[in-house]
Amino acid sequence: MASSGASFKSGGARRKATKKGLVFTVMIVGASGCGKSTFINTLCENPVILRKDHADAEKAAQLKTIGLAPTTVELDEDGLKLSLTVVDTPGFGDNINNEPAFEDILGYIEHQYEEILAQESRIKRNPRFQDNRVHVLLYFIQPSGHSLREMDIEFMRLLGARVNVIPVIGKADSMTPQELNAFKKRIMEDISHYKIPIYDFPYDEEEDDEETIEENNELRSLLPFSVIGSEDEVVISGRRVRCRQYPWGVVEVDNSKHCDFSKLRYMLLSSHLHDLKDITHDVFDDDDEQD
Ligand SMILES: Nc1nc2c(ncn2[C@@H]2O[C@H](COP(=O)(O)OP(=O)(O)OP(=O)(O)O)[C@@H](O)[C@H]2O)c(=O)[nH]1
Repeated sequence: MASSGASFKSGGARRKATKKGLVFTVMIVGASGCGKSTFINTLCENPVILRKDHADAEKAAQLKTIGLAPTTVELDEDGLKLSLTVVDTPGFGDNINNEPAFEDILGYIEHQYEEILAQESRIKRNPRFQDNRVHVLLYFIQPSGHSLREMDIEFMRLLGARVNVIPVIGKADSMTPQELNAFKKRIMEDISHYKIPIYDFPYDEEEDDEETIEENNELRSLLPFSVIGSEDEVVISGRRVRCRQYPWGVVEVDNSKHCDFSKLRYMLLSSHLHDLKDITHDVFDDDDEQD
């Protein structure tokens, strides 16, 4: 288990799973058309969001994500029952002014903290109340091959102050491995230069065991995660694989030689789920910050 090294408030009850399972919320933010909705369906292993065919402009416009759209799916991750909510958001970049879309996203995140506060100050708690706080925000970066755009820098900085942000490169199959590595390096240089607060797999050298430190260092070295989304499957050597097909071959979603999707999914829904929840509770949902 990872540790953020931050000072935590007590609150063991928050790990209590509901009947439906452990509650976990992921928000997906980023430029329009960079594969957010497809990623959500890939992550959930279900077509929870209607597919958009951007080749058909009229249809694509109709299906474009409008407003914030939370969807909940019940998953079983190696015996762990998970009630996963994924919040899809409209893509940035379609409008000259992206501030209103950004304000909606930040407003949604803050509103969930306010709801918890309101619930905690009630004398009689609502037994059906659900914690809808956003535990992690995946910030999708377009596979441009350049570096971070000014808008990405500004939005990630503001969001990173209120929620765990993990940067992700969408549609990673649009780049060669060399281009992707160079792009990852430039993004991390920007993140460090502009002091963008991200979730970078923190650990405590004194308290965490060697295995945890090694695992966190490995995941940190993958940042930003490269992902490929697809709901299509083909059979390769008797194995069903999720992939994108091209005339020259296939790129496999779950093959870690092709992209970081499987490692990202595992850390989100398994190995680092509790750490992300703890940091949300102990660091971001700090009453003092909201005064
Ligand atoms: N090459 C490639 N194309 C992808 C990938 N993921 C999605 N796409 C395609 O990119 C287009 C846009 O994908 P969406 O998932 O709708 O993108 P979005 O970011 O949700 O779009 P908005 O809702 O408009 O913000 C579709 O035609 C997808 O099939 C990917 O990993 N690689």
